[in-house]
Amino acid sequence: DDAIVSRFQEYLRINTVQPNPEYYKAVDFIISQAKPLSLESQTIEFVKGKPLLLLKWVGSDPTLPAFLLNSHTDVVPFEDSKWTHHPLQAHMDHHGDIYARGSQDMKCVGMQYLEAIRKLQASGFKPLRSVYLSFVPDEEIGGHDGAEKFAESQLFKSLNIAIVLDEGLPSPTESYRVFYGERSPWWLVIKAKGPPGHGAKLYDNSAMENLLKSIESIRRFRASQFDLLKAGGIAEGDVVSVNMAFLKAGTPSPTGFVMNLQPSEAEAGFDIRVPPSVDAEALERRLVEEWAPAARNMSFELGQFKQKLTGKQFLTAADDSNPWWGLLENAVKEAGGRTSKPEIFPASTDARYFRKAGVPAFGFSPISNTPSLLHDHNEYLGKAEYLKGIEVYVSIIKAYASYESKSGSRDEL
Ligand SMILES: CSCC[C@H](NC=O)C(=O)O
Ligand SMILES: [Zn+2]
Ligand SMILES: [Zn+2]
Repeated sequence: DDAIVSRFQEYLRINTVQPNPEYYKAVDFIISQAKPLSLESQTIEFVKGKPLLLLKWVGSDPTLPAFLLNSHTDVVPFEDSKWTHHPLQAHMDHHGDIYARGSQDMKCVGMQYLEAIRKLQASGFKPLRSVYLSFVPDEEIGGHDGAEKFAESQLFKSLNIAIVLDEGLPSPTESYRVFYGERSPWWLVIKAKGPPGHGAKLYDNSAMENLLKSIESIRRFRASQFDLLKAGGIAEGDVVSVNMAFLKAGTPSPTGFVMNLQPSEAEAGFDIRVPPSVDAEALERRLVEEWAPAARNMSFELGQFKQKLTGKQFLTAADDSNPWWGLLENAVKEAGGRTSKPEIFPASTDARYFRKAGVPAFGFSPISNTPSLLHDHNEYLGKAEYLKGIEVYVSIIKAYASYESKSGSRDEL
């Protein structure tokens, strides 16, 4: 167990922090881990400097579709002064909790896949279906140069993947969370214009006033969604979230901002997440008519992330119609765990690109009894929870790799 934990710590210590991840170090490390497992390996650079590592454990029946275990190698930045232990040290405290950026999101999962394969090989297990592992770059900045290009590639088609597993979220309770779809990210910037004027003058239609009216309207909508959530009976992934990311206005001067000049432009940015069940057209109308009405001198931009992932095609069936669902549920049970009711992932993961390519995907991180600290200070994972997660993957990989039915090929799902 000590060696297993040390290997995890070693991966955590590689600086793959956005925006300057040391991707080659991460890839070299994973390759060194894959060597003793005799996995086939190839590194693909859809974009130079952003390697994607693809590993294969060859199954004995090449006529059966394979499955893919995906993880991203990058992590989000941190404010190290706010952490109890430095986030790149991977320090393990006396409770056995390992503190590091990526300990939950999601270097744990990437390493657990490999450790599970190591254990399966040691037990003499031979896969029927081929198992692919992808270690992809850039998830945290949208995945465009990583999973998106991979999922759209001819190479990916040629792998004949029937099901993908990707990251989920830690569960504060005993049962693991599983995700069968995601909300779509809409990154919205609204801009207001208006006549400038003396700071002492009261007049209509200033940029600030126009922007504030929109902000008030957006905040009312946010409150209505939040109220639904607070009232209970609806999950986080089934309401629209709206959060202001920035406010930009004012006339700068060497000593701060000019106080007695009403600016002629003002803007605000929002991170909005739209559940697949929500009518995106209606929301867009609300945006055009209430949040950024041209009549109030407003305009808007839906940046690079206005991904319409609404509708059924972006949901993976989590019921009897999908054999991979039952296999997963059962495999977790056999490892002594339990899955809770499948959910919509509140944020975004690379799974959306695989689903878009027509391949079902589940979001799953085998982390129970742990607060979700993704992107937060003091992200940690307990050693025992990490080791238990490996056993969960042993069980899942065994079940998936042994599944004999020809069904489950992507054309049928
Ligand atoms: C929308 S692309 C950015 C992806 C990022 N993924 C995890 O946090 C997220 O903000 O959801
Ligand atoms: Zn992640
Ligand atoms: Zn993340």
